Amino acid sequence: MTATATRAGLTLSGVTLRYGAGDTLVTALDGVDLTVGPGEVVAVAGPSGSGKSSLLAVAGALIAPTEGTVAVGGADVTAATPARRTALRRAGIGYVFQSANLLPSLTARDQLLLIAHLAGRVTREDRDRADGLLDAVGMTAKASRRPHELSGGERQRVGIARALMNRPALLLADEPTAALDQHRARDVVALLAGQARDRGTATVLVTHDEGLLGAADRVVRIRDGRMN
Ligand SMILES: Nc1ncnc2c1ncn2[C@@H]1O[C@H](COP(=O)(O)OP(=O)(O)OP(=O)(O)O)[C@@H](O)[C@H]1O
Repeated sequence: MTATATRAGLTLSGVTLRYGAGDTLVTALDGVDLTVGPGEVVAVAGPSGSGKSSLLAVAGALIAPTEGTVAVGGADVTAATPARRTALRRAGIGYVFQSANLLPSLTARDQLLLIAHLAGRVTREDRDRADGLLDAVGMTAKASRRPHELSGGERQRVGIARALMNRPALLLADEPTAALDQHRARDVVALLAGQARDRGTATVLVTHDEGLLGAADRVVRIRDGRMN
């Protein structure tokens, strides 16, 4: 992905997503337009069933919309072949989940280097980048620990660093603080937002917690699949 493309962040235009058909038809997203610029942190809030997870799935190129277009880092994901979409997802999108989903047997540092390991080659640059990210999230002193030796907040810090490892144009965070107490939740969201701004990463943060919305540059609300 080129630097120019990376600057484009995320654009959803007229995105509609329907599940099922006939009597079971559900319109999960209904004509959604959303642009998230580089380094911008947008929080998505809305009640249960309003379409937040569907929005992340479409933005993350995991589900193709029924109508409309999705562009990540300037590349049209909707028009891409499945193979190209997978490549765009790997290269252009970082994910932070509700729980960090770390591999139990790997140290914090190796969680970040796993993709390079799987690709068969860990370069000096990969190691430097992993160490820089662990430093940025305050985990240098615990880089050799495994997940069971870390707190929930520390695990999420590692999860954030891992999501940034491939320099994504887009960072998608789905309730990243669901497992944390309020104090740690605020810390983790502030860290996520700070890293996104520093690195120019367009970020979408889905949260139920109204107390965390202040960390975002912009809050969009979704209800019955419509955004206002
Ligand atoms: N695979 C599916 N098949 C059919 N309907 C679905 C599917 N996934 C979600 N839906 C429906 O789409 C609508 C939006 O669901 P979605 O999971 O996006 O909401 P949400 O805002 O993330 O909810 P929550 O906050 O409870 O996680 C809901 O009516 C839901 O029942």
